[in-house]
Amino acid sequence: MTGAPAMTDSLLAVWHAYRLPILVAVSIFFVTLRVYTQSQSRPKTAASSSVPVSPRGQSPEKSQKLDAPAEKPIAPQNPTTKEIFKPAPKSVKPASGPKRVQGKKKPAKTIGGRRPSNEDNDNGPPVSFIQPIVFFASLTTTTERYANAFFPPQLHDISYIDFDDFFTTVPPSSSPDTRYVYCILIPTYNIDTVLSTFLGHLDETHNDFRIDTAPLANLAGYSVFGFGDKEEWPTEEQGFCSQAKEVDRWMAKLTGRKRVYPLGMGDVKSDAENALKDWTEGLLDIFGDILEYGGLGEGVRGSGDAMESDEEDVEDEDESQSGKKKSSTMVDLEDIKMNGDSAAPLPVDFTTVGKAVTVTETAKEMVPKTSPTYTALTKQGYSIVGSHSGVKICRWTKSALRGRGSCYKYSFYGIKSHLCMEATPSLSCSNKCIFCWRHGTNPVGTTWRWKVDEPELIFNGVKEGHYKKIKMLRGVPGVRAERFAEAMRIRHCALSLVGEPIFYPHINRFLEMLHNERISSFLVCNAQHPDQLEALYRVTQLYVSIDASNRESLRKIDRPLHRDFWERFQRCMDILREKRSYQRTVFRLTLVNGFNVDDEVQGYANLVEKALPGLVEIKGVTFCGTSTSAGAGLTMKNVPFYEEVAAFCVALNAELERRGLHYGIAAEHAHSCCILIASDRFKVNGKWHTRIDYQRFFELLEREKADGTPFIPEDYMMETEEWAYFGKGGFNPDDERWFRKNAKPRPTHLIPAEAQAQVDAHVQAQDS
Ligand SMILES: Cc1cc2nc3c(=O)[nH]c(=O)nc-3n(C[C@H](O)[C@H](O)[C@H](O)COP(=O)(O)O)c2cc1C
Ligand code: SF4
Repeated sequence: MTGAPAMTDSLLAVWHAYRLPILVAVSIFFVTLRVYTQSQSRPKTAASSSVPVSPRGQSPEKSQKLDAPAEKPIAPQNPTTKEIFKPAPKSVKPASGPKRVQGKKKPAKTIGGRRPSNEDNDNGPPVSFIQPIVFFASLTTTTERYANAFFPPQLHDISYIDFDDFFTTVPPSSSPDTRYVYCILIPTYNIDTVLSTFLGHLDETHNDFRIDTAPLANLAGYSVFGFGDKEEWPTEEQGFCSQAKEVDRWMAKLTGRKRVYPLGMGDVKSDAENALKDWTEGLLDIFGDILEYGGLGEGVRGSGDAMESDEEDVEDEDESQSGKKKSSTMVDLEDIKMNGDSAAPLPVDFTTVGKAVTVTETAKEMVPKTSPTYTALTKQGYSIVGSHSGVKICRWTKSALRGRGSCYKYSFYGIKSHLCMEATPSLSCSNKCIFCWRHGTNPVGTTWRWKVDEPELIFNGVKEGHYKKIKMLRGVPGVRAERFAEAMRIRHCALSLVGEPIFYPHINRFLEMLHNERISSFLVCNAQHPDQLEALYRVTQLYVSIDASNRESLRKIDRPLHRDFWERFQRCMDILREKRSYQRTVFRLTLVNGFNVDDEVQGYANLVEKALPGLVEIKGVTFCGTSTSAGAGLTMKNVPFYEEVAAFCVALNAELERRGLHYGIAAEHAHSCCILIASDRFKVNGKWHTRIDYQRFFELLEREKADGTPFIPEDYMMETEEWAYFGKGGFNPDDERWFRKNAKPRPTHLIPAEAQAQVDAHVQAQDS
């Protein structure tokens, strides 16, 4: 290779090795230029900086350079440019004197039920400029090399700074509206080094009674990145990056929980560069948010304590919706473009069996902003999108972000909870299930009589709401940087939050939008809308809630609004049977002791025989303690023990076997009291294949769209992990099992011995 090609190759190599720092440098240059030109016309001039410089290696020229625009604050410029850099402030050391330290802990997590904004920030004036300060420590130069490659020249070496200048108090900022973000890069050493001294200082500062416990609360925030060696210290329990974790913990205390971005960790022998790159990019992205909101990640209201919410339902009529006039005109179903591009929203009655639908002329909003429903839902952590859709972060998403495990859908189908969005395009439902843990304000109705939002609005709105909430979790202790970065690309959508997704007239267009972005779809419906079920396009997995096995218990449990609820239910069974040839279909059973368990095995087996679902998920009800459930007489006694759920599955499975139906107990997730019975369609060479190959699903879907080649569920199944098999618990060994503090175990002596014996016998037979 000679001349030009060789040169191109080396240039390419340089580009690949250094593209991030180059990009950062170039953007700094352009933004600085832009600000400089703007500052010419701006009356305001930057005050001088007070950031004490690192004394390390300060030649006269160097210290001169440090006074020059190196570390530049970032400020919002216009709605599209989130950050700009303003000319660097001059360095002034804080006046020496007796140690007098002040700082305020951040107050309430939310203000008036909303996220704090710039105006709410009582740690000083609103943030207009962010100035990152980068610290590092390095004994054998690895961290230093990375720091130099990734960040602007002015870095602070922890070995050379006076800790009091930065870590006992925050250096005064250059102007009242400039705030610092500390970015700390450190290795870990299990021997005595400057890092031990540094950690000792943080500990002392926090525990010094003369100093506020959060003396660094005036920072806009901080984030830590650790370097470690996984070859020698393979896991965090064995010490991988343990000192970075400690620094992160102390900084959380000293700043009053102002972690702007999750702790990043990189293995110097493998992924350090990529991990640091992701962390840096994430950090830059988040600066814009700090400027916009002033507040930092402190968790999402309502996201932490909720039970797994994908089985929620709605209850009680929203007052504002009741008693509406129904002036209407009748139109043919064909005229309603379920998949067309109808320009105006059509308020229609989609729930009446038959071909006729109702169009109202003056439809109102289902959940107006001023309604009690809106207030109640947002209080519970929902983001309301448009006038009838919602999105919420489930507790498993948060758990997965912290490496503490995903929901049962990971064990059964390979869904990672931090990549999953839980949403619904219809907050309204036509049942009032007794175990629904909504608090009595959700809209219900047998007909869609509200204004219909366009699917584009809903799709963009739920994504935006989801990402916003994920971003707010960045400061939650234990959130892992790499999972946080992954979570910024939604891969799955569980259309099961609350309400009835197929109630939404444009559900098919909405599904298409999900699939076009390669977001898989799990859609749960309540077997009350056969017409819509029939018209539904392909989804990745289609669920029907089977809350009881006969008319009487279904009436008691679901309290359906349709008078012909049982007929509707039966019709849905027939439709499901037809769909099973090309669609993954699932029965979802929620067991409630005293309501739908005793003597119902035969009834459920009848339903399975009728609809032949590919999969049957069986779950114990979660006690929600709402007035509705109490009113229906539900107590903890109605919540089955896991062993009881397992015994029920064993019995149902035996009954299916007796009838010559080919099913087996495939998997379990004991943690959420959930078991999966699967059809032998999902068994290959004696191994269960209940997982989904999502990549394959989208390839097949795209091919089908292009040339009409059909496909079946077996075409995109994947092998189930052995740890998920029934009897193995179903907890991913790569995650850290986390038990809630103060969680009282239920007294095990109450577990029926018979149930336990049945399960043990089944597991033994399966293993042998
Ligand atoms: C004596 C010694 C102790 C170490 N202890 C740990 C440790 O406990 N955990 C860890 O993840 N890495 C440990 N490491 C690995 C270093 O953190 C890693 O090599 C790092 O890149 C060093 O960064 P530096 O070159 O910037 O000092 C240790 C390395 C040495 C030499
Ligand atoms: S499927 Fe998604 S939304 Fe449902 S519990 Fe699991 S992670 Fe949460």
